[in-house]
Amino acid sequence: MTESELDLDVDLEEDFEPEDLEGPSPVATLGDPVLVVDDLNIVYRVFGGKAKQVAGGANVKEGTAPRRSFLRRLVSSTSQHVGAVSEVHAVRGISFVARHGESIGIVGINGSGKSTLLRAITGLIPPHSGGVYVAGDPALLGVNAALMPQLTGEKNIWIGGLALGLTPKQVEERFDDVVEFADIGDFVYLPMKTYSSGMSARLRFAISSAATPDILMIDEALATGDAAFKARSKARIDEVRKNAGTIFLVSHSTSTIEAMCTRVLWVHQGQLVMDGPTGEVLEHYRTFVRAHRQARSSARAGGVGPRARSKQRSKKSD
Ligand SMILES: Nc1ncnc2c1ncn2[C@@H]1O[C@H](COP(=O)(O)OP(=O)(O)OP(=O)(O)O)[C@@H](O)[C@H]1O
Repeated sequence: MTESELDLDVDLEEDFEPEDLEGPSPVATLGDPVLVVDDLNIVYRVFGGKAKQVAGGANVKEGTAPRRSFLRRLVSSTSQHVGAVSEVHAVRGISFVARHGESIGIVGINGSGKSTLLRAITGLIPPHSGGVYVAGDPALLGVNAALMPQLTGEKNIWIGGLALGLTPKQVEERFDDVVEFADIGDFVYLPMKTYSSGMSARLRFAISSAATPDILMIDEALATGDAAFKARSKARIDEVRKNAGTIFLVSHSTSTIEAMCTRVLWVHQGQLVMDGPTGEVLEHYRTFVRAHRQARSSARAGGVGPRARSKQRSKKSD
């Protein structure tokens, strides 16, 4: 990895004290394969924007739209998609097999493709090429899960529960549990837009984990909440892992990954850099992040940060 590749945005939060998530490290009891990701490529198409190198170094291909005459550009300036079509190659040829009983962490710096990979596995984003083969029903549990802020917590529990495949009877049976787990009390009868961000994150987590999916995908859900909620979430996840099978967890907190996962996938610039036991992969990842931070701070000290570089560029163009 070169110095310039290291000049990316890093957000490695060690936000958990290990005692937040006490308990033995998870041990995988491996069963049958439940998920096969085969040479997966995901490409986002961005319309009307100017292509640029994004954080995390995702590969952006500029100007994939054909060059147009001045007249055409003038005419099309009233249309919705103005300018070039750019492509962001967010996931690049990732392959792996996940088995029943595994708890798999996905790490990588900002913009490396973790969430995209997770969304592709749940079928929210179609592959550009390659494939995702799933035995069972993956459910994505994330703080960004799409609930409706203008509706009450109660209505969102119903919508979310039904969307996760629960029957009306099951939603009714689990309703009180969800409210209790989220610890929102009578706020459940108020619109979600009146909630604090912690309250809505807790409710999202509680709704998503009310079902017991075959594959549970968690995107940063544990990054919110106090120590007690984190401990409750860990217990709930352990339960899901025991009953259901496979868990994927995206988190910037390596200590959370350590406490929850038996295996780690490290994604960088959309590619799978390492796939192996938690301790082994995290050791390399932490070393990478430290080197990365050092490279960034020396670059800043030497005045070659992004702002300084842009000044240098504008001077050159003067
Ligand atoms: N809807 C989208 N349209 C265009 N580009 C996108 C879209 N979503 C993500 N990207 C780009 O794809 C790349 C991977 O993004 P992704 O969100 O998967 O990374 P990540 O590792 O989850 O990042 P973070 O840790 O910051 O959440 C980034 O360059 C991002 O800018």
